[in-house]
Amino acid sequence: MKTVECIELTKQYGKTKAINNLSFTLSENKITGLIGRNGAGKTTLLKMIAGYLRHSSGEIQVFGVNPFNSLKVSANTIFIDNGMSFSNMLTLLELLESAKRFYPNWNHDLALKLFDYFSFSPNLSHVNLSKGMKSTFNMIIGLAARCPLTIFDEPTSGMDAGTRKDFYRALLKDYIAEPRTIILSSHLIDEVEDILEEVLLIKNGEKLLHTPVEELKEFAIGIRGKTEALKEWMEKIEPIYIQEIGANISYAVIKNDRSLIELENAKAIGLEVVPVPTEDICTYLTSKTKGGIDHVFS
Ligand SMILES: Nc1ncnc2c1ncn2[C@@H]1O[C@H](COP(=O)(O)OP(=O)(O)OP(=O)(O)O)[C@@H](O)[C@H]1O
Repeated sequence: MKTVECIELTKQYGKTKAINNLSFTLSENKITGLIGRNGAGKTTLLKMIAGYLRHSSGEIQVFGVNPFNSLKVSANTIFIDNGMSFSNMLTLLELLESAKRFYPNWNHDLALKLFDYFSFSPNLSHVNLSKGMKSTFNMIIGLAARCPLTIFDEPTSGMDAGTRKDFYRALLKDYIAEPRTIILSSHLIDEVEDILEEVLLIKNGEKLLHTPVEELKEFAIGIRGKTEALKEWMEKIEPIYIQEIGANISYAVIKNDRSLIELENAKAIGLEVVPVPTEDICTYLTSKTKGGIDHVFS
């Protein structure tokens, strides 16, 4: 069953198209990574899915209805970001207690265990937490709520490396125990790729790719070698990224759709065919130019 369906979805702020003609479907009970650079439109898209923002044109359906101001969507969705604020009149423990009333699937045992594991002081209030601790507390709310649609917008911002790892592990374990539709936005795919089932990669509000993670890993290959030989071999191939990396040595990233014979020809003229890490594939695909930051200095 589809949880989210967008057809030619567009969101404009004045003249800026934050989301531009985006079409995709998210099926039930999957973990999807929404990946894009700063300003790609991740938060705007997630807020439309959660029903906080009205779209400008196209169509969006969540649980089969337009999410904007929908009771059905708000009752089944939790949106976690680092802008969440809570009452200062309540302690952290009281906030967990009060969450029980809001979320019908709330797992209080899980909330208390995570609260204890991350060594929160029960009597503190949310406003007194550090940035990373706020993100960690918000994450506990997001997991324990066990909403059918759980949205995390940049959930690990401010968390240290160990806490980030713990968060992703907790997310995966709880998802296995209680499958639901989870959308996780991030700039970085490397730390989330192991838990994602599929990736929606966006740039300037447009869809670049929506694919299972396993296919993204195989999406591109790197070709390295003498600049002249590389240029000649690539004559008819459009690179995703190309850069001179040393004296007369260049490196290109291309779509992984070349025949075995073509790759053998490359090797025969001294070029090396190398795998490209998933993180780099996303970086190159979302880069402003095919030569990256070096372009500015050339
Ligand atoms: N309220 C607003 N008014 C005008 N423009 C906005 C508004 N909110 C976002 N934008 C613009 O929409 C585009 C997408 O912004 P958005 O916050 O959705 O991106 P993002 O991918 O979440 O970015 P980041 O990773 O930096 O948080 C940007 O160009 C941004 O400047």
